[in-house]
Amino acid sequence: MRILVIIGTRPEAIKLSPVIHRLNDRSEINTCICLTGQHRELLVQGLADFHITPHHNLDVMHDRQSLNSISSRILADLPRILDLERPDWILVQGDTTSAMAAAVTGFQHGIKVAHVEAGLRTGDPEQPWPEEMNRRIIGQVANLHFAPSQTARDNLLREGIPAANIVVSGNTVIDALLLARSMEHSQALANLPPRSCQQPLIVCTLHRRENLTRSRLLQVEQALVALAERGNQIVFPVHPNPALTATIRRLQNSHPHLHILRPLSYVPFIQLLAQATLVLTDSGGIQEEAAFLGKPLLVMRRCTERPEVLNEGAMLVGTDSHAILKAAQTILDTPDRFGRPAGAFTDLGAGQASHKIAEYLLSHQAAAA
Ligand SMILES: CC(=O)N[C@@H]1[C@@H](OP(=O)(O)OP(=O)(O)OC[C@H]2O[C@@H](n3ccc(=O)[nH]c3=O)[C@H](O)[C@@H]2O)O[C@H](CO)[C@@H](O)[C@@H]1O
Repeated sequence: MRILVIIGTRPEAIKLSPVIHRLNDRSEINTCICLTGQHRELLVQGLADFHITPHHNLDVMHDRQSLNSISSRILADLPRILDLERPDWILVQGDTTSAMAAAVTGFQHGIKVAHVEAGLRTGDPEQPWPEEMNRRIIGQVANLHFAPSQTARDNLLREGIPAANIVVSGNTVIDALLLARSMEHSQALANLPPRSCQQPLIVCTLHRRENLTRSRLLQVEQALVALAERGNQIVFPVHPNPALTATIRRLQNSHPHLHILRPLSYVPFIQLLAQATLVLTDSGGIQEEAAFLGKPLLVMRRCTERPEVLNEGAMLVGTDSHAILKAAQTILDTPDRFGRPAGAFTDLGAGQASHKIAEYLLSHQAAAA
C-alpha cells in the first residue's frame, strides 16, 4: 500500500511525525512525504525534531503570499507528485490551506483521502479563519476520517458522514508530546529565565489570523506588561508571521520579566510548557498539550473547536486585556484549584492514536482486497 503524507506547517509536522514513524514500522506500507512549504523555517524545525526526511517539496511559499496563491500552486503542482508516486491514499492532517488543497487534489484525481484530526468544528465559518472552512471542505472530500474524540465524531455524523468511515483514534498530538518528553535527555532544552520558585511562569503564544489586528495585539500586550509588573515571568516564543513580529518586537525590552523569544524546537517547547504555572494561547495544539499536561489554560479566542479542554477547566478569554488579567489573576491566586495531574486528561487519547491510524489503514486495505 502506498501512502502520500502531505505536510505544510509546523503543527502538521508535529502531529504527523508519530504517524509517519508508525507507518514506517510496517513493511507492507510504502510511505512518501511531500512538503508543500506553506511554512519554511518552522516546518524544517518541526521535522528535524522527529528525524523525518521528506521526499518532495512543492516550496509554494513566497513573501506575503495569499491563501489563494498557496492553494492554486498546490492544485497545480501536486498532480506531478501523484503521477510519480501513484499513492493509494493521500494522508492530510488538520485544517491548513495545504491540507485542504491537497485533499481536493486527491479527490479530483480519484485518490482516496484520509483525514487525521477530522471533525473539529466551532460552527462559525469566520472562527477560526480560514481553518474552520478548510476542515469542513476536507470533511466533504475525505474517504476516511480519523476523529480525535467522540465529540468530533458526532460533528461528522451530523454532517452526514457515514459512521463506517469514521474512526475515533485520539489526537496524535498526545503521541508527539509523549515522544518529546522521552527525548528530553538527548536534546538542548529551553533556556528558562532565572526565577525564584515563588515566581509564576506564564507561557504565551499568539498567531491566529483574526487576532493579528492592531487593536487586539495592543490589548494582549497591555495584559502581558501588567502581568510582568505583578511579578510573573512571561515567556513568549513568537510565531514568525510578519504581521505579528513587527508589533511584538517592541515588547522586547519593555520589562525584565517579559521574555520574547524566537520559536522553540518542539522538545524544549514541551519542556517549557511542562514547567508553566499558566498557559495563555490561541493555538489549537497548545490547548491540547496544556490540557494533557494538566496546566491551567486561558484561550485567547471567543470559541474553541475543542470543548474537551473547557471541560478540563480551561477558559475562553478573548483578547480583552481586562478579561485576560482578571482570569489570569484568579488562577495565579489559587493555581492548585485549576491544575490537574499530568496525563489525567484522556479525552484525546493517551498516546496510541498513530498506532491506531496505521493499523486501521492496513486493515481497511486488507478488507478491500
Ligand atoms: C484552528 C486551529 O486550532 N488549528 C490548529 C492549527 O495549529 P496550531 O494553532 O496548533 O498551530 P501552532 O500554534 O503554530 O503550532 C502548535 C504546535 O507548535 C508547537 N510549538 C509552539 C511554539 C514553539 O515555539 N514551538 C513549538 O514547537 C506546540 O507545542 C504545538 O504542538 O493547525 C493544525 C494543523 O493542521 C491543526 O491541527 C490545529 O487544529
